[in-house]
Amino acid sequence: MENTIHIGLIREEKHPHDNRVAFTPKQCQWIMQHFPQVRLYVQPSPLRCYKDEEYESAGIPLQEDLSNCAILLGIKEVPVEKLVAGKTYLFFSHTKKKQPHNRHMLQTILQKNITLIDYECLVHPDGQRILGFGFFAGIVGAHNGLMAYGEKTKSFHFKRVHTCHDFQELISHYFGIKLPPMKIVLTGSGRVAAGALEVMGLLGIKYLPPEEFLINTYAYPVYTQLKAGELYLRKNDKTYSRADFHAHPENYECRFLPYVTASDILMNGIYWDHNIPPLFQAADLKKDNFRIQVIADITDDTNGSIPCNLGDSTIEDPVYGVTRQTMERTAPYLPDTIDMMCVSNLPNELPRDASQYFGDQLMKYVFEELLKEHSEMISNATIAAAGALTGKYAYLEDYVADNSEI
Ligand SMILES: NC(=O)c1ccc[n+]([C@@H]2O[C@H](COP(=O)([O-])OP(=O)(O)OC[C@H]3O[C@@H](n4cnc5c(N)ncnc54)[C@H](O)[C@@H]3O)[C@@H](O)[C@H]2O)c1
Repeated sequence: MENTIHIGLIREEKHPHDNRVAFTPKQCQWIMQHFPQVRLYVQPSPLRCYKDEEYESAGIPLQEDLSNCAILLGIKEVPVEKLVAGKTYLFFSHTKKKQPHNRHMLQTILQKNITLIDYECLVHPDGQRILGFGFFAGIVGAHNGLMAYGEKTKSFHFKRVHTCHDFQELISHYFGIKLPPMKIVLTGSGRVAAGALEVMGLLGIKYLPPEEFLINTYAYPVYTQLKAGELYLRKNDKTYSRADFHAHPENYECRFLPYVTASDILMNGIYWDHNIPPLFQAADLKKDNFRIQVIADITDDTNGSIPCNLGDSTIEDPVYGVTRQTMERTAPYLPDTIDMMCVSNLPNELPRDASQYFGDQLMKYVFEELLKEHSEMISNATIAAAGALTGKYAYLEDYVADNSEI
């Protein structure tokens, strides 16, 4: 067919290898049925969470050479030597904040006349991001936080999420687990928080409003959730306005401190930027009444919203200790450590579900736009086209002009 649009799912090549994919075999099948003008192809990969055979049995051709495809879909950054000239790529490029390690990739994209559409820049008309993996980061992060608390207190044992085939298997692991009394404070209200709340629900952990949580003790596990409006108040008049907070967070103070003496576990899922005050100060850790023993920092910025986040941990070794007196990174679960779960790629522990969720959003909100001759949504997320930065991303000019060594 002359107007056939050929789309390829590329193999993830960045190290360490990502196991996620933009569309599952079933989603590929659905697309080919509903969009007869579209043909999908999959580059074989031994590491993808959906196996090559699963695509093959769904009738999606495996093809090493994707040169017949105009559009290529990935997840993470593409190594420069793998970028194919003249193609349209969609992936998370991590270039819009001028990230130094991806400058050379963007320069190569421009040299090779590649069109780069960044998933992170695809937004609904009200500015909300369409695509993200936050929900599954919230699930895995909450699980790992509880797991660490179980190890620290030797009161229960959770298996690792990545040893489960999928989320369904994780849910069955939760049946019959009895948790001891504990108090969990959860921050944020976005996708990460929604994932963490899901785990609270699955484990039957009871919600309490912040004011009750603060003053009472309970004989069973409980949690509370602090959204930005409960966490931050404007210094001068003690009010909160979402738009004003987003524009001028430096005018706000953080109200988290009472929770450090009332909680056993902190699960952090707020949005954070450098001018947003941290939840507490490093000096607070030394105080005798600092009760929190485990922090699942799902937001995960080194020395960001959590001052004892001393850097990322890994899926293989997800928890480290920080000595409360000296703020040194140590082994976890020692008597004087606060134990930190700071994994930056949490959704990789549940890649099948995370990929399916991502593909669902991509199918629902983006795919038809991508097939259009012109789409405002796609234009707004297009960083580079025809060898140049697009108007909205012209501010990256000095970044791509910089040829200094990193
Ligand atoms: N560790 C991991 O594997 C992992 C994975 C995904 C996301 N994250 C991180 O978790 C955090 C939360 O992610 P999410 O997916 O829940 O985000 P989200 O986009 O779903 O929600 C973010 C929340 O922050 C608010 N917000 C947006 N812009 C803001 C601004 N400028 N100032 C203040 N608040 C703002 C939004 O209104 C929303 O309530 C992010 O920092 C993200 O990078 C970590």
